[in-house]
Amino acid sequence: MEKSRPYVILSAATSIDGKIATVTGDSKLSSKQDSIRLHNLRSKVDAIIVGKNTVLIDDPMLTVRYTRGKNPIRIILDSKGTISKNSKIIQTSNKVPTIIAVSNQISKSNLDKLKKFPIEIIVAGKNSINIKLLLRKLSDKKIKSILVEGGGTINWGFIKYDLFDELIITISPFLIGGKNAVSLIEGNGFRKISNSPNLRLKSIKRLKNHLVLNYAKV
Ligand SMILES: NC(=O)C1=CN([C@@H]2O[C@H](COP(=O)(O)OP(=O)(O)OC[C@H]3O[C@@H](n4cnc5c(N)ncnc54)[C@H](O)[C@@H]3O)[C@@H](O)[C@H]2O)C=CC1
Ligand SMILES: Nc1nc(O)c(N)c(N[C@@H]2O[C@H](COP(=O)(O)O)[C@@H](O)[C@H]2O)n1
Repeated sequence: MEKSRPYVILSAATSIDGKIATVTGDSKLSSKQDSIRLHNLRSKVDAIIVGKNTVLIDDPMLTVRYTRGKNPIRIILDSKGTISKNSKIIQTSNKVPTIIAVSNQISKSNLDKLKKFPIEIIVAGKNSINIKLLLRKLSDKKIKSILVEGGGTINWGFIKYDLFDELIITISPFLIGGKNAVSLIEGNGFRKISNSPNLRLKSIKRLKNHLVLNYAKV
């Protein structure tokens, strides 16, 4: 692991066929038991990262609710700063520490809108967000561990540049299908299996009909 970045865990629930959401964006794949496991993990990391589309579609809280523990800092990758002020993330930014990571593409009016809320804005990148640069800036802020909770586009951003250490995937007992449904990893993907990071299976946990697979980078 590079010292200049935090420890990064990629986390998601997939269907048996590797989708994280249906074509309509329905993504409730985890069981209650698996959600408790996830919230326990959330309570142990310094921050959670999700992408702009995930906020738009899920309107998540990204807090610890199914167990006791501290809320991690919430970080949204949103190059142009288009997050809705009505989203739960913005509406609860006075209670839960929140960072919006933007790029130089953000307009002055979007920046001014964001500045009205008690959130921190980090600029990292010219067009899209430069994830490596962002991780360096987060490391400077003493953020040592991050849980990346999707979606598929963000996951590819981390995997493409080899910016992760662990992968925790819950395989849920559903079949979704459809070429336009969201996959665990979106983007262009690797052209050859040999380009894939090498992963070691650390553990398997069975939660009734769900399987939690924990892989570490070799
Ligand atoms: N089952 C599960 O565990 C999860 C499911 N989901 C589902 O995934 C879907 C959303 O996934 P996606 O559409 O793939 O969107 P996403 O949530 O990965 O967001 C992608 C967007 O983030 C922005 N972005 C900024 N900088 C970026 C960078 N460096 N790299 C990549 N993106 C960057 C871009 O606007 C990009 O379009 C939703 O339907 C959500 O429900 C999301 C998280 C977990
Ligand atoms: N682990 C996991 N299992 C699922 O079935 C999911 N749909 C997700 N989604 C991620 O969790 C966020 C929702 O968080 P809150 O319950 O609102 O705190 C969602 O936006 C995805 O990032 N994860």
